[in-house]
Amino acid sequence: MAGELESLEKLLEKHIPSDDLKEVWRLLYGKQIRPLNLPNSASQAASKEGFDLQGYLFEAAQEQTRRPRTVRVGLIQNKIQLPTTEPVTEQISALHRRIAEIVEVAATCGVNIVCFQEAWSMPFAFCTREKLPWTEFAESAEDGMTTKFCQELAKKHNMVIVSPILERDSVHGDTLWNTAVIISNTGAVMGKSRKNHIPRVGDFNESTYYMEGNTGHRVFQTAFGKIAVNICYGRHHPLNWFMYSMNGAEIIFNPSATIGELSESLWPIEARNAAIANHCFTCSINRVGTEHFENEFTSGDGKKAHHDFGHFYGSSYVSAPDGSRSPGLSRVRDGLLVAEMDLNLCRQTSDKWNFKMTGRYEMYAEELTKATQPDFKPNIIRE
Ligand SMILES: NC(=O)NCCC(=O)O
Repeated sequence: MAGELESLEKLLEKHIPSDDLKEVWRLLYGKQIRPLNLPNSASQAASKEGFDLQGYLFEAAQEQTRRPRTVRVGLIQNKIQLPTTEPVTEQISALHRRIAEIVEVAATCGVNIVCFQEAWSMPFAFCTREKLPWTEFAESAEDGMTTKFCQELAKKHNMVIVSPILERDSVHGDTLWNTAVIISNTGAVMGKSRKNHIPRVGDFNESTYYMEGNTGHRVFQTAFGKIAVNICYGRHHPLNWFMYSMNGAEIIFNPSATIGELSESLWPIEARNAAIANHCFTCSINRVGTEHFENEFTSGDGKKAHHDFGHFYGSSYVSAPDGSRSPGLSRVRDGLLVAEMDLNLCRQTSDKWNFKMTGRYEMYAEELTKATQPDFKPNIIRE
């Protein structure tokens, strides 16, 4: 969209004197992380193919009894490639081609685990409340065309792929779910993790399409670390992050689709807070661009009907357990963020701050159990 800001980081770099900038980064983004040296060929490919490429290094202290547990993670944000009026399979294939290009560059950068944005194989059409043609984008998590495509990529690049799609579950009455498919670096489908919380805010009319997930808080032991997926709106629920972490997640991905007006001021806070509170890494990925739909839709707010959702502001970033974070990718362009992280930082931070050790889980569990009963009485003491 014309006039959209490229990124907060570019704005600060433009206006803050370079002497002060270091201090500004320290206060805003925590302990300084170093840029990651990426191959020239990757930078050249990114500029030729028109996407933002950034790389950062999250280091941990050396230990005597454990080797560094280094993993390279790639976060990919992208626009839809064809107008939403084009045939469904052509739109999907165009997105596959774009992702294949970006994953190729991720492979050159040595990425071990890559995650795409929420419902990456389709436009974010849930705002329209129309069923056709949008439900036709739904695919089997096990053997749909998008999963098969990702299996090929995973095998080719020896890369774990987190592929969030709209799932068609033909075993259970053709039910739709919002699902992340986890594909091992061998190319095998390891399993799937469904979105637990469905938004009922603004034009995010997702409850019209699919149900609250029933896969709980699964963690996948991949060849490169223990990962989990907290899809989009789940990031507003601290207990949702917490439960993935309780099951041992070292990296929690948050593939999202969210727009400026609604959530941009929350975006830098929630996933970063989750990384701090749960002694783990979090990876936030947002869709980018403005998507137009042929038929106007209203937002139930008395305002005029419109053809688009608003601007998806990208700004994908990584947060570390020690509170440091990477800059965000572009607000307006496709992008690949490569983060090298030493997973030893999770336990090192836990040993320092002890949030897991000092959490009063039995007390919370007992009180939460009571709070969810119909006869619950809030524990308020009055004079
Ligand atoms: N896709 C989705 O859950 N979006 C909800 C809006 C938000 O959480 O910012």
